[in-house]
Amino acid sequence: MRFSVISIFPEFFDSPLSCGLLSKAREKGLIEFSFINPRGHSTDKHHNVDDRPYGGGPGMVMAVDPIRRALGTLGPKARVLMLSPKGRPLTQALARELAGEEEIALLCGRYEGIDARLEELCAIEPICVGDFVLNGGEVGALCLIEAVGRLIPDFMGKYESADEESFSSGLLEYPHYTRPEEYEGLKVPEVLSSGHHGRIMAWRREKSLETTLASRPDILAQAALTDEDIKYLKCLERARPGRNLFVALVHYPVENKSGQTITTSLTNLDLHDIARVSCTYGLGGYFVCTPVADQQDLARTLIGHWREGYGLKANPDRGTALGRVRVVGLLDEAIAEITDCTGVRPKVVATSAKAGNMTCAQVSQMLQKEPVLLVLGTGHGLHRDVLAGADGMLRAIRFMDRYNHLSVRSAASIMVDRLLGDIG
Ligand SMILES: C[S@@+](CC[C@H](N)C(=O)[O-])C[C@H]1O[C@@H](n2cnc3c(N)ncnc32)[C@H](O)[C@@H]1O
Repeated sequence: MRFSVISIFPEFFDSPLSCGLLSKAREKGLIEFSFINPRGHSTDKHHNVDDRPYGGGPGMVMAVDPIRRALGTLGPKARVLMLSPKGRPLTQALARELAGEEEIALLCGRYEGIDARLEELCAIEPICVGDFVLNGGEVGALCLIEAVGRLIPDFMGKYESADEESFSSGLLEYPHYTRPEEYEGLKVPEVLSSGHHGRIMAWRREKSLETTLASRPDILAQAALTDEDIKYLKCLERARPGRNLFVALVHYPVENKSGQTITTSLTNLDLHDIARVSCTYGLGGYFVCTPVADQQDLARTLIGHWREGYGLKANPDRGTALGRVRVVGLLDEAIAEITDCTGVRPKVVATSAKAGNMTCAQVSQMLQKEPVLLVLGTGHGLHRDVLAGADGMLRAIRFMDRYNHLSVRSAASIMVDRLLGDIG
């Protein structure tokens, strides 16, 4: 494989490519490198490659022409990648894909980046090495060279393999140990000295699952898992931020179509479905808020049927879910109950189909450390006073579309799933 690096700092690569496995791969002829400096292709008498940005602002921009000329020197089969924060994320799967190429050209930007017209004129794929900004593409290019290079056959010694490493199977790798067998009172797990290949494999898989659950639950949710894996995961202790999440369904005060303050009637469907969501996602609780005595009685009768009456015999699971429902008069009572049981006043996050700017990621972050009460409205939505009194308002589901009129129980399910997913 050949890597052709287009950079105004080719010397950046001297040391990293002259040590370790990359240097050996070079010596063995597995990987070749060539460097093209756009300065050498600048027609400017000072070999300048940058200029001030149109529209003003700080920094300089790399000019299109020297880079286009530099790209013109590449072989016909070169796949041209440009290191850029806006690019496709560099993942193990992408590294595997690239390992099959004959020639990869890596275009390294500097300053504020490269004149945007380059991408209109040349076939270039932007690649990003992480959600942060570097001074230039060189460090990113080195990440890519190493991630791709080590997947080339014979790059690694016969005792090393990329197959079991982190991300290869969609999981993080298990922990490693070497001599001494005991250090500062810490012993190497006994199974690793057992010589029992099957037990070692099983232990490693379990540790891999544990590490991934603890450190990267996001990738665990996407990983291919066997029935055995799922059985093991079910037994593991895990942080349950869902316990910090409470839901309130408000029947008063809400607004009608004309913006008047009204009270709505509760529905059996909302009662059941949101209770089932609360139970499935392990929420702290579900409050139904109605100050109307008849409505409170009705809610308690419905709940009683499933908790104690005939419903309990017919479907005990439903009783478990409905056991989560607390009937209160006003939202403030729900807030007071949560404060009492958690010792902390919950952050109140209102919801609306029309407005809201708080992201699910922000609320998920809050759930890691404090209780949050997600407030859902009925009728034509929560009363303006409830919205004004909230600590924040969650961004509407499908906020970019014209039609987003969901039932409140559908909205509750979608929001809770976005906040907690399968692992939270
Ligand atoms: C200072 S950065 C320019 C950042 C650019 N103004 C922006 O905000 O997106 C200069 C160059 O570093 C490289 N670079 C910076 N961060 C990167 C990242 N996360 N992934 C890949 N390349 C990156 C790109 O080649 C970029 O053109």
